[in-house]
Amino acid sequence: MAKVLVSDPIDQVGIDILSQVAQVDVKTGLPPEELVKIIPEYDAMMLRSGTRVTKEIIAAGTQLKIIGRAGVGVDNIDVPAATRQGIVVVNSPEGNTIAAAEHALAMMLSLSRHIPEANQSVKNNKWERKRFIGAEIYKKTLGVVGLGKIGSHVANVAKSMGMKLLAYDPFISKERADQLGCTLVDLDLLFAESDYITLHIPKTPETTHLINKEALGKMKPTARIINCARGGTIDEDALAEAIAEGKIAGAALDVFEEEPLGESKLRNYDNIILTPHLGASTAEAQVNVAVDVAEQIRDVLLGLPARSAVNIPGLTPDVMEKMRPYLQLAETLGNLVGQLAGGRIERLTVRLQGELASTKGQPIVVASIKGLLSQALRERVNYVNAAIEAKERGVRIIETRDASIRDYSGSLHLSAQGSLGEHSVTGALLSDGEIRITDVDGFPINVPPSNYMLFTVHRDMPGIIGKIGSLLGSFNVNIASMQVGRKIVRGDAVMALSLDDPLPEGLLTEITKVSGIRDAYTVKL
Ligand SMILES: NC(=O)C1=CN([C@@H]2O[C@H](COP(=O)(O)OP(=O)(O)OC[C@H]3O[C@@H](n4cnc5c(N)ncnc54)[C@H](O)[C@@H]3O)[C@@H](O)[C@H]2O)C=CC1
Ligand SMILES: O=C(O)CCC(=O)C(=O)O
Repeated sequence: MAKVLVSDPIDQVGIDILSQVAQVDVKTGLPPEELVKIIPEYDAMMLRSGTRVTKEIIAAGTQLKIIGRAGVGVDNIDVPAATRQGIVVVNSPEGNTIAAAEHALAMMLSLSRHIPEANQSVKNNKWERKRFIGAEIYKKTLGVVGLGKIGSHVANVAKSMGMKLLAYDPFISKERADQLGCTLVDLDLLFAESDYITLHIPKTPETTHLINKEALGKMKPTARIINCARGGTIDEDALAEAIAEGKIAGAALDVFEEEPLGESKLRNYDNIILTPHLGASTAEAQVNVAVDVAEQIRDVLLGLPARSAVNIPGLTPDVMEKMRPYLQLAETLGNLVGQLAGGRIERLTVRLQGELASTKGQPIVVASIKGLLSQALRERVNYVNAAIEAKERGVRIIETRDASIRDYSGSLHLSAQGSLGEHSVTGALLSDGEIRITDVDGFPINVPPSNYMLFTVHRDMPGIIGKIGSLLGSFNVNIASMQVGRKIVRGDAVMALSLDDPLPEGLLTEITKVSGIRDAYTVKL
């Protein structure tokens, strides 16, 4: 039975789903050295933001097939290392959207009405009504940085509360911003005009210290900043300084450069509100993310695709389902051309022909690479790491299209250039979904792929087929089917044989010695 390690607190509903297919061990708060020790026995890991999945843990996880992040941000997982190792990384892109947006809105209102300090004051037996005069958010300007799922929900609610909305997000269209009632502006204008600034961006090289001393200097003295996105997007020292000098009016932070928050000047100010990364901490969100991610882990352990894999570009389950026969075709042809070419492959060209030319090429290309590398890497290569493995091995991938080729309803042509020469194959799907190899090295044939195959390039002359047949018979190899393809009579030809048995040692050399045979290749599909 598969084994899943749950390394952060996850709602029981997720554990129940995983338990349908696996032994689930909940071991939270383990130090990294302990994780490295135990991870080799696990097929999957499920976590929140508390566990750092480092490259060392990934390298030790030799059985790992999937890492599930019960939340949005996967910045606590070394995704490139997982990808290289063929491990699917999944998250729950929408499970905690509302929770995080509502936390940001709660922070904005708390800042405006001094809720945390007023609460503390009453609990200290005081009644300080004058001290806590607040500000209304109605008709104030909210600057939303990052207009994705959470930023959009914040914008929607803020609009309904009468706020004017500015937004900065270089990857969002004007139409989308218009729909949300936001005016897209550049960052400087957003900083200068906003009464409230809320961050809803991932931490990337571009967003690291996006709010720094210079940015803070551009804001109004009445401005308040909210960060319920990622620590490190604000320079915390610069923020503490700006608050101390009265350059801005307040800040509310849920996320920090280092978590848990250590020694920090941020604790010194009443007008800074701090929460311990609670954005996703609602009962509803924890059920949503636990179900979302546990279902994906269960599916992957059962051999099914994951719906929110962050490291399988373009391969959503819908696409996988719709394209499954073509992916199978691409894998088969990749495997075939890789074996025909042999040696070190330097370039793979994938040509989508006929009707196939108008479909999404990326999944087909990935499947072709997977097939190509499957002889060398066996089960180590999968849809996650195929492209990266090809790159690391120096295989150049070229994708082309030719809609004018009208054989079958659509066909796929692969050619592989390697250290031993160049070979090409074409294949298509019949109306019943069966795969046909329709061309080898430019010679038209029509054979289904089979487990064991023999291909020869020979002179088209009487007697040669008989000689190969008797040679195979003398080694007790049964021929299931045979086809010859040629371009001109008595010129060069290709023979494709499907065999019931693998070719015994030495027989291929015997075949190449037959007069008229130029080349012979055995293939296992
Ligand atoms: N505090 C918490 O507990 C939680 C925090 N989060 C964090 O909130 C953030 C936003 O999450 P979602 O809205 O779900 O993600 P999303 O992917 O839907 O939205 C992120 C937006 O940021 C934009 N963006 C990327 N780079 C940018 C840049 N340089 N400048 C401006 N905009 C940029 C993207 O175009 C996108 O629209 C993430 O960092 C996520 O990890 C999410 C859930 C809970
Ligand atoms: O697991 C958590 O509570 C953190 C959520 C979060 O930060 C995210 O989903 O990106």
